Amino acid sequence: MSNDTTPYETEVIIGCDHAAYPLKETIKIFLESKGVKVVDAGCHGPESVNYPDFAKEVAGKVSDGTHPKGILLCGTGLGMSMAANRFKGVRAALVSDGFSARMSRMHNNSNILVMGARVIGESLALDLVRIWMETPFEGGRHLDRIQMFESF
Ligand SMILES: O=C(CO)[C@H](O)[C@H](O)[C@H](O)COP(=O)(O)O
Repeated sequence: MSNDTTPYETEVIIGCDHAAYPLKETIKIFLESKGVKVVDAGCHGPESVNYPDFAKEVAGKVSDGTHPKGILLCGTGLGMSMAANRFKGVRAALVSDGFSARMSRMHNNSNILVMGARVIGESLALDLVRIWMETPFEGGRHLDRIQMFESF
């Protein structure tokens, strides 16, 4: 893992299930307006789907280095974060407040942001995306700690 402190990635892969499809579309528009290239891994409509399929697509491509960062959305964010964190090198952070979004970057170098569309509203979600995208990793002792659990 690199000690990367780049504050704003230019590319993000995003995925969701049916519970968060409208929120994904809103976040895409928001990120694209900031000049971020958004790779949409689906889902592509409100019909019921299975969140592990989309967690696998997004976390797999962050894990193998295809994309530097990802965003995963479902009803609570719980299933997506559980599934994503099974992938090597993935540090998926389920957040619903600004402090945690910031700290997940500063101290944990989170590379996937997870949110629950049935938990938080659209405006808070966009705020969390902005904070998460703008906050760099601090490195130092936090990198040492991440390395301690990377091989678990
Ligand atoms: O976290 C989740 C799965 O653990 C999500 O909340 C899903 O979006 C949710 O389980 C979907 O539920 P539904 O009743 O099938 O819409």
